[in-house]
Amino acid sequence: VSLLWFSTKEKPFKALPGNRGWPLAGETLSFLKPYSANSLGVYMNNHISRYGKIFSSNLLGREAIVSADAELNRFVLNRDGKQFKTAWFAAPRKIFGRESIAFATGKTHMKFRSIIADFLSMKRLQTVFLEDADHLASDLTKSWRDGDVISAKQESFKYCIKLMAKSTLSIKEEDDPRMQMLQRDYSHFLSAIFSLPLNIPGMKYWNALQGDEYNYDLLEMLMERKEYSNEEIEDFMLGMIFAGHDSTSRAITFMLYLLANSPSAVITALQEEHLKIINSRSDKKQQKLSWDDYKSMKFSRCVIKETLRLSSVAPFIPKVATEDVRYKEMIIPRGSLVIVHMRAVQLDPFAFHNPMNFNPWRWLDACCDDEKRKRSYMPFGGGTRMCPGENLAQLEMAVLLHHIIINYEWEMAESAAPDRPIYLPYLDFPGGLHIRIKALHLFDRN
Ligand code: HEM
Repeated sequence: VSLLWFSTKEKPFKALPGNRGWPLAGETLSFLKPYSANSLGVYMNNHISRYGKIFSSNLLGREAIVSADAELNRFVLNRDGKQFKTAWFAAPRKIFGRESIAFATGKTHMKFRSIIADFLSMKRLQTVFLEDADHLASDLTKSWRDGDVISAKQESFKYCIKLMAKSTLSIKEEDDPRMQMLQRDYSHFLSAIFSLPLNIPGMKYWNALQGDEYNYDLLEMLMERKEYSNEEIEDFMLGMIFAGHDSTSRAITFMLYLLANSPSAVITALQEEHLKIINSRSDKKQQKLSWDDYKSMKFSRCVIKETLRLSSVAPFIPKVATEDVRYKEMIIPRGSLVIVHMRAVQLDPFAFHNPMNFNPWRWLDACCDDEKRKRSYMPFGGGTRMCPGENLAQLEMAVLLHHIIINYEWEMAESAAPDRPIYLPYLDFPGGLHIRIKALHLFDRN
């Protein structure tokens, strides 16, 4: 009886409302069409209003389900590695290498995750990462002058890539040739790393372990385990450096954009919070941020959360069903694509009142929507592949925000072409997002 019940209740997803688009191309072009960051894009808006939050399509030559539904999204992400796997649109194997964590599955994936967990441990966040981020953010903001027009995209990139270069390879100096290669081109960069005789005791890498108990880099952590081939180490490092700087620098750029366009009350609340940190120091010359300082940045954390909600650096994750999967009354056939659309969920008006409004206070008010909000907020994905850099990314954002907010005001600089964020479909700032900064003198540095 129950078999009969299931077979009559189950619907193949082809029965889902939706549109198959053109033969072969399906709806791929309209799905990938660039759109402005202050919207969800024509494709998603039209389809959700016509078909609801879960609809069928044909994307990249495959039968597809597009999900703007928090529950289905979590269902799929939680089953990555069991019933689903990531579907890559481009050919990132050529870019990241075939041993990258992005393609690792099963035990290999778990081993990589355990290295990353050590690398990004709370202890290291509280010590080396905080100290390095603080130092880099201070240097970066000190290099700006009153009235300068700077590219927020470039400056954020510099800050994040330097932090990754230092923590993964102990590259400290700007003029280190590897640093320049890293900024220019990943493939050259790789050959540069591995042309160095890294295994020889006494070399820079091995020496870097001296001193602080937590002050070692990722390459050392990998090499110490002595179980990885050069190719595995190469690809893993490349993947980490990429994952570790790219999304965070985009999120920071978007935060600066949102703050440049936000009501003055947001800036005032931030300034108050960060000046309090400075004024609470008994020694005003002591300028280093402590972990307690970071923990006290309550409103800044709301700004960061709201930035990540609105920015959706990773707007969606494409997954493929590796077997027939039953979800409620539906069967998702093996080989079909599921677009886990996190951005659509984060902009869902049923979960977030006035979803396009930048409103950091929404994260302060405990209200009836709490549970819905929690379920709908997933900028770092979920399940077995959930971003392991979540805490580091937020730390980096808060530390840079601290240094900027106490020293500068900024506004969008006028430019010939519109300089606005767009989704390509990943978040980008084609014009570089130019801002004009004005130096502030909010506190006495002596
Ligand atoms: C605002 C910044 C960031 C955002 C929005 C972000 C977002 C994400 C998302 C959504 C995923 C999941 C992909 C999937 O399910 O297939 C992911 C994976 C990953 N992220 Fe992040 N990330 C950020 C920063 C970082 C940082 C700072 C690091 C490392 C230092 C990092 C390292 C990784 C790695 C290694 C993975 C792959 C995990 C795996 O496959 O098991 N990310 N990230």
